Amino acid sequence: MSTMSRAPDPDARTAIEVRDLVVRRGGRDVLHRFTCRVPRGRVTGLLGPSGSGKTTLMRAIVGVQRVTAGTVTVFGAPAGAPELRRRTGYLTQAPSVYADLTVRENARYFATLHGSPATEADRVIAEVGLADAAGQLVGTLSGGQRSRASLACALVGRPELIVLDEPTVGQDPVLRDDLWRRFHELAAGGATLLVSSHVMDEAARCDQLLLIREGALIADDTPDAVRRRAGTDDLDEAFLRLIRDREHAAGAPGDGEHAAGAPGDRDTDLERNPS
Ligand SMILES: Nc1ncnc2c1ncn2[C@@H]1O[C@H](COP(=O)(O)OP(=O)(O)OP(=O)(O)O)[C@@H](O)[C@H]1O
Repeated sequence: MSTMSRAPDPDARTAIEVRDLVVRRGGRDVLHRFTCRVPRGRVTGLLGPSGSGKTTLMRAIVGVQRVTAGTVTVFGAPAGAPELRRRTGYLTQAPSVYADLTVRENARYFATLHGSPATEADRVIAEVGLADAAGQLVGTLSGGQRSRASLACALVGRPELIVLDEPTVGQDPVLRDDLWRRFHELAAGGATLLVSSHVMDEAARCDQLLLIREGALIADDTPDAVRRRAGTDDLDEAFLRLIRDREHAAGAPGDGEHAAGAPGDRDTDLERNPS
């Protein structure tokens, strides 16, 4: 069979495919027929206001969220399939490490579960900049350090898919910068990263952006393309303009007082400075 004119395989470039995903939580739809693709080997940012559905989407991708309808496919397999477990690292928003163990003991525990040697624990601890605190009980760490201890555990075993729910919350600017640089190094090494944030400053650091609001996708593009489409260099403003455009196009009522995205709207007033 000739291979000369074979079209590029889209699956080879796609790590995650979400189609028409509906998730109901607390008796209401949180994701509304949500469809998106996450490219392989890139850092994709999942940006949106608090409560917009970022964590819910991440939970669906790692296979811990009950879904009402639609499909989530990761590396060609249904989300949550046993073969994906070792290939996926997931940092939850609340640190998921044991307070009564040291950083090293926590990382070794995860390494053991993963079937990795103890040296893997030291590698990931160094990777998140916690080598000096490796012997410290997690319960005595600062919030930002605890979050990094949790991140270290998510990186055990060099997962191909790394899903990080607000990994930079509570980190100082220098550490945030280090972490973002590290995320890009991981992507350059072939890993796929999906990183959530509600801080638009961080959007500019992503290769690709998924902008989400009230469980719907507002944009799926590069930061530059989002800026161009919205006609502004400010990504925060771009997000607000895209929301307004979308609602005008849909003929949303209350163009004035209920116009989503109006500056100062509690739901859309994205934080610029976390912590
Ligand atoms: N366990 C739950 N039971 C019922 N409703 C829930 C539950 N968890 C989340 N929700 C609701 O689902 C919606 C989406 O929540 P989700 O945590 O996915 O948002 P988010 O974008 O990650 O927010 P944040 O940035 O604040 O973490 C919210 O309206 C939230 O109240």
